[in-house]
Amino acid sequence: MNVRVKICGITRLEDALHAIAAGADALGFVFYEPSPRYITPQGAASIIKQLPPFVATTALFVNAEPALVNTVIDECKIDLLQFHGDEKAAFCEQFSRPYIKALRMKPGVEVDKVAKQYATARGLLLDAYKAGVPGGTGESFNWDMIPCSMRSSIILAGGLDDKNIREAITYVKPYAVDVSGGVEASKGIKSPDKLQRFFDEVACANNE
Ligand SMILES: O=C(O)c1ccccc1N[C@@H]1O[C@H](COP(=O)(O)O)[C@@H](O)[C@H]1O
Repeated sequence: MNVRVKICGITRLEDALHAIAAGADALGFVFYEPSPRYITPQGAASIIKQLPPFVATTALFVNAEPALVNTVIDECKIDLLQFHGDEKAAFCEQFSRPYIKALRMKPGVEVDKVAKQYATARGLLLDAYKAGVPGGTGESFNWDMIPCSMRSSIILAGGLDDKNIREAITYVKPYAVDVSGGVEASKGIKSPDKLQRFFDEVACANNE
């Protein structure tokens, strides 16, 4: 098993380089102003220009205007879009980049039904639900809510850290995992030690 890992909420080049050195397959940049991990398109573009090859870049939006999404695509040459709000499939599909759709796991949510609504998405990311907060809560959800038939194709997120990532991967066996708060020293600043511990645990899970 070789689960992919995305490190989200990058605000500094040094954090991006630490994440890549530790083993990140993808980096995420948050273009949602209320987030403590918010970065401007210019800030993200400056980091992305200095990255080594073969690392995917993802732009995260929450109910953004199309103009902002297009600005980020143009300025940052981003690889993938991540929609973390109430965007419908028709909205997500209108851009010149593939997208993943985040689904917050409220009790009663029908993951398979939502997956059909977003059939054009490259992937479905499952995150914890917390009223009034669109994501990046640092909270996890009950993984038993994920239908067994979908586990190998989803991106698992929500409150992952070096303490629970091994169990998360061995239990859910997701396609990929996405983490933000669990590898931070403080909001918006990644911790090299936490990143290393996180990837060490991922490696253990991959070898089980
Ligand atoms: O990171 C944020 O600040 C954020 C803001 C708004 C929507 C999503 C956000 N982050 C995403 O949330 C999940 C879980 O994050 P965490 O690991 O629990 O902190 C992850 O996909 C982030 O990309």
